Amino acid sequence: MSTLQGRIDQTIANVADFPKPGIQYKDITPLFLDAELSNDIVDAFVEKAKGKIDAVCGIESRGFLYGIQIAQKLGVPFILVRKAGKLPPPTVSQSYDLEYGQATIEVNETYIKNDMRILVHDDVLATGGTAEACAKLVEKCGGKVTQFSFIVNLEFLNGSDKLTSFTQDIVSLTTY
Ligand SMILES: O=P(O)(O)OC[C@H]1O[C@H](OP(=O)(O)OP(=O)(O)O)[C@H](O)[C@@H]1O
Ligand SMILES: Nc1ncnc2[nH]cnc12
Repeated sequence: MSTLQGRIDQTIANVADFPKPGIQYKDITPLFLDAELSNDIVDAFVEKAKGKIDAVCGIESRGFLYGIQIAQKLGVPFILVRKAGKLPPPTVSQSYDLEYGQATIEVNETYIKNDMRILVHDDVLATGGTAEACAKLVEKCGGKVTQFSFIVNLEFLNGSDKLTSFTQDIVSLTTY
């Protein structure tokens, strides 16, 4: 029986030069074709976060997919962190650089309570700009990030360097 990491690695597809030349794009969408593997992935994240968090912030869009399942299994709120202009007020915003562009994310500022322990969850950690921006949003709202979790860490981009000042607890199920 192969490990969870082995099963994930066999399932994720690498797409060269998408969405721009030079990018090795990790397509995680085949994971969702496999219900048993997806359940095992959610369980692995839940095991890592159990007892450590009061809410999950999932980052649009791929951070929503397992993020809400993690929150529901742990019995804690799921908070949507969305691209600019999608959420009604009152929101707080944070801009950041991506591996292939620039973006702004927002969250409803009333959802994160003072000292709430937050799991920031997303599918891929690349340069770390997105997760860092989300952590800044959490802090602007008075919360604190106690864990980051990702399916994939593109380790060669050193994204975790941007996150360790928030917490050292950075979970990834596979790395490239
Ligand atoms: O570590 P970073 O360099 O910031 O990159 C990681 C982010 O890039 C991708 O999102 P994308 O903006 O492509 O949006 P999507 O999830 O809506 O496809 C991915 O889902 C992460 O959110
Ligand atoms: N190389 C990559 N593959 C998939 N998602 C990404 N998000 C940022 N960089 C990515």
